[in-house]
Amino acid sequence: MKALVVDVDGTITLGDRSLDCRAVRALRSLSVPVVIATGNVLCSARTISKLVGTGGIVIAENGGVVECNKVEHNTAYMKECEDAFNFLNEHSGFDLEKLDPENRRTEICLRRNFDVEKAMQLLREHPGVEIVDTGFAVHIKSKMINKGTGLKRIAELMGLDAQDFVAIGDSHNDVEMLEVSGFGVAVGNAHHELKGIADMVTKGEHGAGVAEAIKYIKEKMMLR
Ligand SMILES: O=C(O)COP(=O)(O)O
Ligand SMILES: [Mg+2]
Repeated sequence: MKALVVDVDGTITLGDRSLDCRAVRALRSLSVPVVIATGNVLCSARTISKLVGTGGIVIAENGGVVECNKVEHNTAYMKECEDAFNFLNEHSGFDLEKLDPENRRTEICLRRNFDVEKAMQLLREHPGVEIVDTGFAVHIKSKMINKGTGLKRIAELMGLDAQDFVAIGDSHNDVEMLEVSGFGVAVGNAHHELKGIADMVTKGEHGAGVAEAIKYIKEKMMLR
């Protein structure tokens, strides 16, 4: 393994989204590149990377935006997401609230205040998009874009392969990232779907899980 990619909400944060300093200490102990990968917008991902001290390479908007020296936005499917949102807004009776709409360019993010299962049913006529509930927000996103596609692009920009990465996450929106990585870790509080596809499930939750995984990986000489 030559690098590590790590999710934010629920992985390096506690359940209330406050930063878990156990994760910060563990990530800073690595001498390989660390990439932040999140469903949050680019400016949030940049700030998190700066404060955690991971050097600024980020995957934002669930893979819709990547930054490694230069920024790339994949806006090709945004209209499809907007059409799905408008359909849901007109036919669901939900009081939908967009999160960060002014800073989000490749997908739509909604407050978790509605019946996601019912929304998924209503959007079955929109086959190109999916609804992803991360436990912190609900994303209407293209099936063509995810943290896995984002990791493949970031790896290319870094002169690496996605298989060179250890990936650590907690939720549905981390599945593809763990699948394309060389070693996928689900923290102890992760959704069972992610635990089911992970190479390692930590006992520790949140930052304790990140620290446990990094300790294990170092012991196995998988990362320096
Ligand atoms: O944006 C979200 O819904 C959750 O963010 P995350 O991908 O950093 O966990
Ligand atoms: Mg998460």
